[in-house]
Order: sequence, then C-alpha cells, then structure tokens
Amino acid sequence: AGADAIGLVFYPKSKRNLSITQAAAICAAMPPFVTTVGLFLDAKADVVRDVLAAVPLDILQFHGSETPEYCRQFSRPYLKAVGMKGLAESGGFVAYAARFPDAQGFLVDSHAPGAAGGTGETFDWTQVPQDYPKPIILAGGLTAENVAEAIRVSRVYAVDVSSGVESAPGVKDVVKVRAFMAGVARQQATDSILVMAERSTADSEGRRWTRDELYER
Ligand SMILES: O=C(O)c1ccccc1N[C@@H]1O[C@H](COP(=O)(O)O)[C@@H](O)[C@H]1O
Repeated sequence: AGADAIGLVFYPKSKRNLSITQAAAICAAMPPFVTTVGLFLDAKADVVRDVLAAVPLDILQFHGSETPEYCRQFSRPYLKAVGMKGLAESGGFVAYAARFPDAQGFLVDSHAPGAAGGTGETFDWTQVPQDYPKPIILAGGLTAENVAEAIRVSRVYAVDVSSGVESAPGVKDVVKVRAFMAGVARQQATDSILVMAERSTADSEGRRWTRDELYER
C-alpha cells in the first residue's frame, strides 16, 4: 500500500506475536526499499539475538523499559518507544530521550512509562515535542479517520499504525490499510501547500500567517 516500513512483533503476550519462521517468511516476501522493523518488549537479550540470526531486520523497536545499554548491545539501528502518559511528571520527553543518544529516532505512544504499549488509544498530540533533533514517529490509536489530523497537529516525521487497520486483533484489513495510506497522503499534500504558503503569505500589515492560521483559513 506504499508504507515505508512494516513491523514484526516478537512479544509472546501480543495477538500479533510471530514465530521466527513466520517472520523470516514475511521478510522473504518483502519488495525492495521497505524497511523491516522488529518490535520487542523487555525481551531477554538472547531472544533478540536468536531473531536477528534468522530474520533480516533493518531496525529494532524497543517498546518496554529497556535501558540504553540494553538497546545498544545489538549494534543495530533502533527506535525507542516513549510512553507519553504521565511523562511530564517524570521529567518529560526531552529528558527521557537524552538517555538514548544512539537511538535512530523515538516512537511516541500513549501508554504510561513502564506499562506495555500497543493500547490502541490516542493521546494529546500537542504534547509531541516540536523541532526535536531526531525523527519522532507517532503511534497510538491512529486510524484512517484521525491520521490526517494527527499529522497536522503533531508534525511528526512518520506515523505508525497497528490495531487501527485491523478487522480483528492481529488481522490486518487491506481496505483499512489503503484508507489509512490515503489519509497520510492527503495530509502530506496539504502540509506541502501550507509550508509554501507560510513562506509567501502575509496580511495587509506584512505579518506572516502561521501554518495553523493558514489551515484555519
Ligand atoms: O502490537 C502489539 O500487540 C503491541 C504490543 C506491545 C507493545 C506494542 C505493540 N504494538 C505497537 O504499539 C504501537 C501502537 O499501536 P496501535 O496502533 O495503537 O495499535 C505500534 O508501534 C504497534 O506496533
């Protein structure tokens, strides 16, 4: 459907959990230029190593309470998931992310720090940090219906969806996937126009309009 990446879940408690054999078969069927992401949640390091030995994963996604030392031991690019619920009280996103200087990016999800992610719930997208120097990926309760607004408000590098494009837990629905991708494409086109307009449009007193003001108009 045009996604840049797919996620392969290696978390036994998940309805989407894959065996190594299943994951290897999915990777073997992938077209070129689609990134394969392996999701782990507080897995034993040997479990991650066994998967890496058999499944050609491009990026690891750590969705639990993994430490920076744990994440870097595999010498693979990784994304660290950040639970945004209640994070402000425990130092905020910037302080949390600073602990993972070698992360390739951060995936912001709606769970509380220390709790399991993948809740299928949204969070307040205005809490996503702006102008952070590393890519931020938005996750949590996204659907074809809300993804355009989520991108507009959060201005993230990428979006990640799981339960919102399923017909039942663990069963991806191709119609929902295509509708989701259409929502993403629509907002990307709108954002390109707004960015151009932001640079070139001013009111009668010469004051530049912000992207949000232009969108409202
Ligand atoms: O998919 C799971 O079962 C899962 C389990 C534990 C942690 C994360 C999990 N999924 C990831 O969570 C986010 C958001 O998912 P959703 O769109 O809200 O359902 C995404 O990265 C999933 O891959």
